[in-house]
Amino acid sequence: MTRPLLGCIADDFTGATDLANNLVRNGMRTVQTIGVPQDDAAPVQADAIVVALKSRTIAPTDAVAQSLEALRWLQAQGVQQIYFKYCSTFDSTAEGNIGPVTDALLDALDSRFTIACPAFPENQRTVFKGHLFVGDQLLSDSGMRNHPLTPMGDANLVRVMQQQTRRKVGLVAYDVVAQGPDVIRARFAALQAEGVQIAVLDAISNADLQHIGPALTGMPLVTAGSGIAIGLPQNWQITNAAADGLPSATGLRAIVSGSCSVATNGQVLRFQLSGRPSFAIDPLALARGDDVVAQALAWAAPLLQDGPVLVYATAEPEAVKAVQAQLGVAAAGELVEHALAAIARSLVDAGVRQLVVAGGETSGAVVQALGITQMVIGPQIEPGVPWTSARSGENTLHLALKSGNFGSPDFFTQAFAQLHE
Ligand SMILES: Nc1ncnc2c1ncn2[C@@H]1O[C@H](COP(=O)(O)OP(=O)(O)OP(=O)(O)O)[C@@H](O)[C@H]1O
Ligand SMILES: O=C(O)[C@@H](O)C(=O)CO
Repeated sequence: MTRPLLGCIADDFTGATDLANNLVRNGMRTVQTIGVPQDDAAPVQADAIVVALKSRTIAPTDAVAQSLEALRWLQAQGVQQIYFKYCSTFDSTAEGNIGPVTDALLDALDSRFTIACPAFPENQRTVFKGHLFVGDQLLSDSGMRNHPLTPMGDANLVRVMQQQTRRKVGLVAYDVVAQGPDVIRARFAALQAEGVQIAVLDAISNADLQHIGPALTGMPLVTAGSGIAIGLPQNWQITNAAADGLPSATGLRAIVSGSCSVATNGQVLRFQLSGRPSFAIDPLALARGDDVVAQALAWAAPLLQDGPVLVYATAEPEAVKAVQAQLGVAAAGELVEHALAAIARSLVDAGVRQLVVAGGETSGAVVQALGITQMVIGPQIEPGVPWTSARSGENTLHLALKSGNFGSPDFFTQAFAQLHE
Protein backbone atom coordinates (compact mmCIF):
# COMPACT_ATOMS: atom_id res chain seq x y z
CA MET A 1 0.00 0.00 0.00
CA THR A 2 1.30 3.45 -0.97
CA ARG A 3 1.06 6.05 1.79
CA PRO A 4 0.59 9.60 0.51
CA LEU A 5 3.54 11.84 1.39
CA LEU A 6 2.44 15.22 0.11
CA GLY A 7 -1.02 16.69 0.70
CA CYS A 8 -1.99 19.68 -1.44
CA ILE A 9 -4.82 22.20 -1.16
CA ALA A 10 -5.42 24.09 -4.42
CA ASP A 11 -7.56 27.23 -4.53
CA ASP A 12 -9.03 26.47 -7.97
CA PHE A 13 -9.59 23.51 -10.31
CA THR A 14 -7.28 24.35 -13.22
CA GLY A 15 -4.62 25.31 -10.67
CA ALA A 16 -5.05 21.88 -9.07
CA THR A 17 -4.38 20.01 -12.32
CA ASP A 18 -1.48 22.37 -13.00
CA LEU A 19 0.08 21.39 -9.66
CA ALA A 20 -0.72 17.70 -10.10
CA ASN A 21 0.89 17.84 -13.55
CA ASN A 22 4.17 19.15 -12.14
CA LEU A 23 4.18 16.48 -9.44
CA VAL A 24 3.49 13.69 -11.94
CA ARG A 25 6.14 14.93 -14.35
CA ASN A 26 8.62 14.73 -11.53
CA GLY A 27 7.70 11.18 -10.61
CA MET A 28 5.00 11.37 -7.95
CA ARG A 29 1.88 9.29 -8.50
CA THR A 30 -0.81 11.88 -7.87
CA VAL A 31 -4.55 11.77 -7.34
CA GLN A 32 -6.70 14.89 -7.61
CA THR A 33 -9.95 15.02 -5.67
CA ILE A 34 -12.74 17.45 -6.38
CA GLY A 35 -13.48 19.06 -3.04
CA VAL A 36 -12.82 17.22 0.22
CA PRO A 37 -13.76 13.53 -0.10
CA GLN A 38 -16.42 12.04 2.15
CA ASP A 39 -15.15 10.39 5.32
CA ASP A 40 -16.03 6.95 3.99
CA ALA A 41 -14.07 7.37 0.73
CA ALA A 42 -11.46 4.65 0.11
CA PRO A 43 -7.93 5.58 1.22
CA VAL A 44 -5.98 7.18 -1.61
CA GLN A 45 -3.13 5.09 -3.06
CA ALA A 46 -0.70 7.71 -4.34
CA ASP A 47 2.46 9.61 -3.45
CA ALA A 48 0.61 12.94 -3.53
CA ILE A 49 -3.00 14.08 -3.22
CA VAL A 50 -4.30 17.38 -4.57
CA VAL A 51 -7.62 18.54 -3.13
CA ALA A 52 -9.19 21.00 -5.60
CA LEU A 53 -11.20 23.76 -3.94
CA LYS A 54 -13.00 26.72 -5.54
CA SER A 55 -11.83 29.11 -2.83
CA ARG A 56 -9.80 31.78 -4.60
CA THR A 57 -12.40 34.52 -4.69
CA ILE A 58 -14.89 33.52 -2.00
CA ALA A 59 -15.07 35.29 1.38
CA PRO A 60 -11.83 34.80 3.38
CA THR A 61 -13.64 33.12 6.27
CA ASP A 62 -15.15 30.55 3.87
CA ALA A 63 -11.78 29.98 2.18
CA VAL A 64 -10.19 29.39 5.58
CA ALA A 65 -12.95 26.99 6.66
CA GLN A 66 -12.73 24.95 3.44
CA SER A 67 -8.92 24.87 3.54
CA LEU A 68 -8.92 23.67 7.16
CA GLU A 69 -11.41 20.95 6.27
CA ALA A 70 -9.08 19.85 3.45
CA LEU A 71 -6.13 19.96 5.86
CA ARG A 72 -7.88 17.71 8.37
CA TRP A 73 -8.74 15.18 5.68
CA LEU A 74 -5.19 15.19 4.30
CA GLN A 75 -3.77 14.73 7.80
CA ALA A 76 -6.07 11.73 8.26
CA GLN A 77 -4.51 10.26 5.09
CA GLY A 78 -1.13 10.46 6.85
CA VAL A 79 0.62 13.02 4.61
CA GLN A 80 3.99 14.37 5.79
CA GLN A 81 3.86 17.85 4.22
CA ILE A 82 1.08 20.27 3.24
CA TYR A 83 1.26 22.38 0.04
CA PHE A 84 -1.12 25.33 -0.38
CA LYS A 85 -1.31 26.06 -4.13
CA TYR A 86 -2.37 29.48 -5.44
CA CYS A 87 -2.07 31.16 -8.80
CA SER A 88 1.26 31.89 -10.46
CA THR A 89 0.03 35.48 -10.74
CA PHE A 90 -0.67 35.54 -6.97
CA ASP A 91 -4.39 36.27 -7.61
CA SER A 92 -5.75 37.81 -4.42
CA THR A 93 -7.15 41.01 -2.92
CA ALA A 94 -5.97 43.06 0.06
CA GLU A 95 -8.18 40.80 2.21
CA GLY A 96 -6.91 37.54 0.79
CA ASN A 97 -7.31 34.76 0.35
CA ILE A 98 -3.62 33.80 0.25
CA GLY A 99 -2.68 35.48 3.54
CA PRO A 100 -5.63 34.34 5.69
CA VAL A 101 -5.42 30.75 4.44
CA THR A 102 -1.64 30.68 5.05
CA ASP A 103 -2.13 32.04 8.58
CA ALA A 104 -4.85 29.50 9.35
CA LEU A 105 -2.83 26.56 8.02
CA LEU A 106 0.29 27.62 9.98
CA ASP A 107 -1.81 27.90 13.15
CA ALA A 108 -3.47 24.53 12.59
CA LEU A 109 -0.11 22.88 11.94
CA ASP A 110 1.39 24.61 14.95
CA SER A 111 4.17 25.79 12.66
CA ARG A 112 6.05 29.09 12.78
CA PHE A 113 7.58 29.33 9.32
CA THR A 114 6.71 28.86 5.66
CA ILE A 115 7.54 30.20 2.21
CA ALA A 116 5.56 32.04 -0.46
CA CYS A 117 6.63 31.62 -4.08
CA PRO A 118 4.39 31.77 -7.19
CA ALA A 119 7.35 31.34 -9.62
CA PHE A 120 6.69 29.04 -12.59
CA PRO A 121 9.51 29.84 -15.04
CA GLU A 122 8.26 27.42 -17.76
CA ASN A 123 5.14 29.59 -17.95
CA GLN A 124 7.08 32.85 -17.74
CA ARG A 125 6.29 33.58 -14.11
CA THR A 126 9.51 34.58 -12.33
CA VAL A 127 10.27 36.27 -9.02
CA PHE A 128 13.32 38.54 -8.67
CA LYS A 129 14.11 40.75 -5.66
CA GLY A 130 10.65 39.86 -4.43
CA HIS A 131 8.96 41.20 -7.58
CA LEU A 132 6.74 38.98 -9.73
CA PHE A 133 7.16 39.13 -13.50
CA VAL A 134 4.70 37.80 -16.11
CA GLY A 135 6.85 37.35 -19.18
CA ASP A 136 8.89 40.55 -19.53
CA GLN A 137 6.43 42.67 -17.53
CA LEU A 138 6.03 43.34 -13.86
CA LEU A 139 2.79 41.75 -12.60
CA SER A 140 1.37 45.24 -12.09
CA ASP A 141 2.01 46.15 -15.76
CA SER A 142 0.57 42.87 -17.11
CA GLY A 143 -3.05 42.12 -18.03
CA MET A 144 -3.53 41.10 -14.37
CA ARG A 145 -3.83 44.76 -13.40
CA ASN A 146 -7.31 44.71 -15.00
CA HIS A 147 -8.51 41.39 -13.58
CA PRO A 148 -12.21 41.84 -12.65
CA LEU A 149 -12.02 40.01 -9.31
CA THR A 150 -8.38 40.07 -8.24
CA PRO A 151 -6.66 43.05 -9.91
CA MET A 152 -2.94 42.97 -9.13
CA GLY A 153 -1.62 46.52 -8.90
CA ASP A 154 1.59 45.78 -7.00
CA ALA A 155 4.34 43.38 -8.11
CA ASN A 156 6.22 43.53 -4.79
CA LEU A 157 5.19 40.24 -3.20
CA VAL A 158 6.64 41.04 0.22
CA ARG A 159 4.37 44.09 0.35
CA VAL A 160 1.36 42.27 -1.14
CA MET A 161 1.69 39.36 1.29
CA GLN A 162 2.33 41.67 4.26
CA GLN A 163 -1.05 43.34 3.60
CA GLN A 164 -2.84 40.01 3.93
CA THR A 165 -1.18 38.45 6.98
CA ARG A 166 -0.58 39.29 10.61
CA ARG A 167 2.81 37.50 10.40
CA LYS A 168 6.06 39.23 9.46
CA VAL A 169 7.06 38.68 5.83
CA GLY A 170 10.68 38.61 4.59
CA LEU A 171 12.64 37.83 1.43
CA VAL A 172 15.12 35.17 0.35
CA ALA A 173 16.66 36.99 -2.59
CA TYR A 174 18.19 35.55 -5.73
CA ASP A 175 21.84 35.72 -4.62
CA VAL A 176 20.95 33.33 -1.77
CA VAL A 177 18.76 31.00 -3.86
CA ALA A 178 21.51 30.64 -6.47
CA GLN A 179 23.91 29.30 -3.82
CA GLY A 180 21.79 26.21 -3.14
CA PRO A 181 19.86 24.51 -0.35
CA ASP A 182 22.31 24.94 2.53
CA VAL A 183 22.59 28.69 2.03
CA ILE A 184 18.80 28.96 1.59
CA ARG A 185 18.27 27.08 4.87
CA ALA A 186 20.76 29.36 6.63
CA ARG A 187 18.81 32.38 5.36
CA PHE A 188 15.54 30.81 6.63
CA ALA A 189 17.15 30.54 10.08
CA ALA A 190 18.41 34.16 9.97
CA LEU A 191 14.97 35.42 8.93
CA GLN A 192 13.30 33.46 11.72
CA ALA A 193 15.70 35.01 14.21
CA GLU A 194 14.39 38.39 12.97
CA GLY A 195 10.82 37.27 13.62
CA VAL A 196 9.93 36.54 9.98
CA GLN A 197 7.41 33.72 9.58
CA ILE A 198 6.70 33.90 5.83
CA ALA A 199 9.61 34.14 3.38
CA VAL A 200 9.01 35.18 -0.22
CA LEU A 201 11.50 33.32 -2.43
CA ASP A 202 13.10 34.53 -5.64
CA ALA A 203 13.26 32.00 -8.50
CA ILE A 204 13.84 32.62 -12.20
CA SER A 205 14.64 29.17 -13.58
CA ASN A 206 13.99 25.47 -13.00
CA ALA A 207 17.53 25.24 -11.61
CA ASP A 208 16.44 27.63 -8.85
CA LEU A 209 13.40 25.43 -8.14
CA GLN A 210 15.74 22.44 -7.81
CA HIS A 211 17.82 24.42 -5.29
CA ILE A 212 14.76 25.40 -3.30
CA GLY A 213 13.19 21.89 -3.14
CA PRO A 214 15.70 20.30 -0.74
CA ALA A 215 15.64 23.40 1.49
CA LEU A 216 11.95 22.66 2.14
CA THR A 217 12.53 19.15 3.51
CA GLY A 218 10.51 18.68 6.67
CA MET A 219 8.79 22.09 6.46
CA PRO A 220 5.20 21.34 7.58
CA LEU A 221 3.61 23.88 5.19
CA VAL A 222 4.73 25.10 1.77
CA THR A 223 2.72 27.83 0.03
CA ALA A 224 3.37 28.39 -3.67
CA GLY A 225 2.23 28.29 -7.27
CA SER A 226 2.79 24.99 -9.04
CA GLY A 227 6.46 25.65 -9.87
CA ILE A 228 7.86 24.81 -6.42
CA ALA A 229 6.45 21.29 -6.88
CA ILE A 230 9.11 20.66 -9.51
CA GLY A 231 11.83 20.53 -6.85
CA LEU A 232 9.95 18.65 -4.11
CA PRO A 233 9.71 14.97 -5.20
CA GLN A 234 13.52 14.56 -4.90
CA ASN A 235 13.11 15.01 -1.13
CA TRP A 236 11.47 11.57 -0.97
CA GLN A 237 13.81 10.03 -3.58
CA ILE A 238 10.81 9.40 -5.80
CA THR A 239 11.42 8.68 -9.48
CA ASN A 240 8.30 6.85 -10.56
CA ALA A 241 8.70 6.72 -14.34
CA ALA A 242 5.19 5.31 -14.90
CA ALA A 243 3.43 8.18 -13.14
CA ASP A 244 1.59 9.48 -16.19
CA GLY A 245 -0.26 6.46 -17.66
CA LEU A 246 -3.89 6.97 -18.75
CA PRO A 247 -6.34 4.54 -20.38
CA SER A 248 -6.77 4.80 -24.17
CA ALA A 249 -9.05 7.62 -25.24
CA THR A 250 -12.42 6.86 -26.82
CA GLY A 251 -15.48 8.77 -28.04
CA LEU A 252 -16.16 12.20 -29.51
CA ARG A 253 -14.27 15.45 -28.96
CA ALA A 254 -15.33 18.91 -27.79
CA ILE A 255 -14.06 22.12 -26.21
CA VAL A 256 -16.05 24.28 -23.79
CA SER A 257 -14.55 27.69 -23.11
CA GLY A 258 -15.67 30.26 -20.56
CA SER A 259 -12.31 31.95 -20.08
CA CYS A 260 -12.03 35.52 -21.34
CA SER A 261 -8.27 35.80 -20.82
CA VAL A 262 -5.96 37.06 -23.54
CA ALA A 263 -4.53 33.58 -24.17
CA THR A 264 -7.94 31.94 -24.51
CA ASN A 265 -9.24 34.65 -26.84
CA GLY A 266 -6.26 33.89 -29.09
CA GLN A 267 -6.90 30.14 -28.91
CA VAL A 268 -10.57 30.53 -29.86
CA LEU A 269 -9.61 32.70 -32.83
CA ARG A 270 -6.93 30.26 -33.99
CA PHE A 271 -9.40 27.34 -33.75
CA GLN A 272 -11.92 29.28 -35.86
CA LEU A 273 -9.28 30.27 -38.42
CA SER A 274 -8.31 26.62 -38.77
CA GLY A 275 -11.83 26.02 -40.16
CA ARG A 276 -13.15 24.07 -37.16
CA PRO A 277 -16.80 24.66 -36.11
CA SER A 278 -17.61 26.91 -33.15
CA PHE A 279 -20.77 28.13 -31.40
CA ALA A 280 -20.84 31.40 -29.43
CA ILE A 281 -22.93 31.68 -26.26
CA ASP A 282 -24.57 35.08 -25.87
CA PRO A 283 -24.97 35.87 -22.14
CA LEU A 284 -27.77 38.34 -22.88
CA ALA A 285 -29.75 35.60 -24.68
CA LEU A 286 -29.25 33.43 -21.59
CA ALA A 287 -30.51 36.28 -19.41
CA ARG A 288 -33.60 36.62 -21.65
CA GLY A 289 -34.35 32.96 -20.97
CA ASP A 290 -33.60 31.62 -24.46
CA ASP A 291 -32.87 27.89 -24.41
CA VAL A 292 -29.28 28.40 -25.47
CA VAL A 293 -28.23 25.04 -24.08
CA ALA A 294 -30.63 23.19 -26.39
CA GLN A 295 -29.58 25.40 -29.32
CA ALA A 296 -25.92 24.62 -28.73
CA LEU A 297 -26.57 20.91 -28.57
CA ALA A 298 -28.74 20.93 -31.72
CA TRP A 299 -25.91 22.76 -33.48
CA ALA A 300 -23.24 20.35 -32.23
CA ALA A 301 -25.04 17.05 -32.78
CA PRO A 302 -24.43 16.68 -36.55
CA LEU A 303 -20.86 18.00 -36.27
CA LEU A 304 -19.56 15.85 -33.44
CA GLN A 305 -18.60 12.86 -35.60
CA ASP A 306 -16.07 15.13 -37.35
CA GLY A 307 -15.13 16.98 -34.13
CA PRO A 308 -13.67 18.60 -32.19
CA VAL A 309 -16.33 21.31 -31.91
CA LEU A 310 -15.99 24.42 -29.76
CA VAL A 311 -18.76 26.00 -27.63
CA TYR A 312 -17.57 29.28 -26.13
CA ALA A 313 -18.59 32.36 -24.18
CA THR A 314 -15.05 33.72 -24.48
CA ALA A 315 -15.13 37.40 -25.41
CA GLU A 316 -12.89 40.46 -25.49
CA PRO A 317 -12.80 42.70 -22.36
CA GLU A 318 -15.10 45.42 -23.81
CA ALA A 319 -17.81 42.86 -24.62
CA VAL A 320 -17.48 41.28 -21.17
CA LYS A 321 -17.70 44.70 -19.49
CA ALA A 322 -20.85 45.54 -21.48
CA VAL A 323 -22.51 42.30 -20.37
CA GLN A 324 -21.40 42.81 -16.77
CA ALA A 325 -22.80 46.36 -16.83
CA GLN A 326 -26.21 44.95 -17.75
CA LEU A 327 -26.28 41.80 -15.63
CA GLY A 328 -23.77 42.44 -12.84
CA VAL A 329 -20.34 40.80 -12.61
CA ALA A 330 -21.27 37.84 -10.41
CA ALA A 331 -24.64 37.19 -12.07
CA ALA A 332 -23.12 37.23 -15.57
CA GLY A 333 -20.36 34.84 -14.47
CA GLU A 334 -22.77 32.41 -12.84
CA LEU A 335 -25.21 32.47 -15.74
CA VAL A 336 -22.49 31.64 -18.25
CA GLU A 337 -20.83 29.02 -16.02
CA HIS A 338 -24.18 27.33 -15.48
CA ALA A 339 -24.95 27.23 -19.20
CA LEU A 340 -21.51 25.93 -20.16
CA ALA A 341 -21.71 23.26 -17.47
CA ALA A 342 -25.12 22.13 -18.77
CA ILE A 343 -23.76 22.08 -22.32
CA ALA A 344 -20.75 20.01 -21.24
CA ARG A 345 -23.09 17.50 -19.60
CA SER A 346 -25.26 17.30 -22.72
CA LEU A 347 -22.19 16.83 -24.90
CA VAL A 348 -21.10 13.92 -22.71
CA ASP A 349 -24.63 12.48 -22.98
CA ALA A 350 -24.20 12.78 -26.77
CA GLY A 351 -21.02 10.71 -26.68
CA VAL A 352 -18.20 13.20 -26.04
CA ARG A 353 -15.44 11.48 -24.07
CA GLN A 354 -12.54 13.84 -24.81
CA LEU A 355 -13.24 17.28 -23.41
CA VAL A 356 -11.11 20.42 -23.08
CA VAL A 357 -12.44 23.09 -20.69
CA ALA A 358 -10.90 26.58 -20.63
CA GLY A 359 -11.05 28.72 -17.50
CA GLY A 360 -10.75 27.96 -13.78
CA GLU A 361 -14.25 28.95 -12.71
CA THR A 362 -15.69 27.35 -15.84
CA SER A 363 -13.79 24.14 -15.12
CA GLY A 364 -15.13 24.12 -11.59
CA ALA A 365 -18.70 24.38 -12.84
CA VAL A 366 -18.21 21.73 -15.55
CA VAL A 367 -16.47 19.20 -13.31
CA GLN A 368 -19.16 19.58 -10.65
CA ALA A 369 -21.96 19.22 -13.24
CA LEU A 370 -20.33 16.02 -14.52
CA GLY A 371 -20.34 14.60 -10.98
CA ILE A 372 -16.60 13.99 -11.04
CA THR A 373 -14.99 13.32 -7.68
CA GLN A 374 -11.45 12.23 -8.65
CA MET A 375 -9.09 12.76 -11.56
CA VAL A 376 -6.07 10.72 -12.63
CA ILE A 377 -3.32 12.91 -14.02
CA GLY A 378 -1.82 11.92 -17.37
CA PRO A 379 0.73 13.38 -19.76
CA GLN A 380 1.35 17.10 -20.10
CA ILE A 381 -0.14 18.83 -23.14
CA GLU A 382 1.71 22.09 -22.53
CA PRO A 383 3.27 23.50 -19.33
CA GLY A 384 0.60 23.64 -16.64
CA VAL A 385 -2.02 21.59 -18.51
CA PRO A 386 -2.16 17.77 -18.46
CA TRP A 387 -4.65 15.34 -19.91
CA THR A 388 -6.52 13.66 -17.09
CA SER A 389 -9.03 10.84 -16.90
CA ALA A 390 -12.09 10.78 -14.68
CA ARG A 391 -15.27 8.81 -14.08
CA SER A 392 -18.51 10.65 -14.79
CA GLY A 393 -21.38 8.32 -13.96
CA GLU A 394 -20.81 5.20 -16.07
CA ASN A 395 -18.39 6.93 -18.44
CA THR A 396 -14.64 7.38 -18.42
CA LEU A 397 -13.72 10.80 -19.78
CA HIS A 398 -10.46 12.35 -20.87
CA LEU A 399 -10.47 15.91 -19.57
CA ALA A 400 -8.05 18.80 -19.96
CA LEU A 401 -8.70 21.78 -17.68
CA LYS A 402 -6.82 24.76 -19.12
CA SER A 403 -6.02 27.79 -16.99
CA GLY A 404 -7.14 30.96 -18.73
CA ASN A 405 -3.67 32.33 -19.21
CA PHE A 406 -1.95 29.08 -20.19
CA GLY A 407 -1.31 27.43 -23.55
CA SER A 408 -0.02 28.39 -26.99
CA PRO A 409 -2.39 29.79 -29.66
CA ASP A 410 -2.79 26.29 -31.17
CA PHE A 411 -3.75 24.69 -27.87
CA PHE A 412 -7.30 23.70 -28.89
CA THR A 413 -6.19 22.07 -32.11
CA GLN A 414 -3.05 20.48 -30.67
CA ALA A 415 -4.44 19.02 -27.44
CA PHE A 416 -6.40 16.16 -29.02
CA ALA A 417 -3.49 15.12 -31.24
CA GLN A 418 -1.63 14.16 -28.07
CA LEU A 419 -4.18 11.56 -26.90
CA HIS A 420 -3.73 7.97 -28.03
CA GLU A 421 -6.88 6.02 -28.93
N1 LIG B 1 -19.06 36.75 -22.54
C1 LIG B 1 -19.00 36.78 -21.21
N2 LIG B 1 -19.54 37.80 -20.52
C2 LIG B 1 -19.48 37.84 -19.16
N3 LIG B 1 -18.90 36.90 -18.40
C3 LIG B 1 -18.37 35.85 -19.04
C4 LIG B 1 -18.40 35.75 -20.46
N4 LIG B 1 -17.76 34.61 -20.81
C5 LIG B 1 -17.36 34.04 -19.69
N5 LIG B 1 -17.73 34.76 -18.61
C6 LIG B 1 -17.44 34.46 -17.20
O1 LIG B 1 -16.11 34.90 -16.92
C7 LIG B 1 -15.54 34.05 -15.94
C8 LIG B 1 -14.23 33.52 -16.49
O2 LIG B 1 -13.54 32.90 -15.46
P1 LIG B 1 -12.71 31.58 -15.64
O3 LIG B 1 -12.06 31.32 -14.32
O4 LIG B 1 -13.55 30.49 -16.21
O5 LIG B 1 -11.61 31.98 -16.73
P2 LIG B 1 -10.17 32.63 -16.46
O6 LIG B 1 -10.25 33.61 -15.33
O7 LIG B 1 -9.66 33.08 -17.77
O8 LIG B 1 -9.36 31.32 -16.03
P3 LIG B 1 -8.30 31.07 -14.84
O9 LIG B 1 -9.03 31.28 -13.54
O10 LIG B 1 -7.92 29.64 -15.05
O11 LIG B 1 -7.19 32.03 -15.07
C9 LIG B 1 -16.53 32.94 -15.66
O12 LIG B 1 -17.27 33.23 -14.50
C10 LIG B 1 -17.42 32.98 -16.91
O13 LIG B 1 -18.71 32.48 -16.68
O1 LIG C 1 -0.82 28.96 -11.30
C1 LIG C 1 -1.49 29.24 -12.31
O2 LIG C 1 -1.28 30.22 -13.03
C2 LIG C 1 -2.67 28.36 -12.63
O3 LIG C 1 -2.47 27.07 -12.15
C3 LIG C 1 -3.89 28.91 -12.01
O4 LIG C 1 -4.07 28.77 -10.82
C4 LIG C 1 -4.84 29.67 -12.87
O5 LIG C 1 -6.10 29.79 -12.31
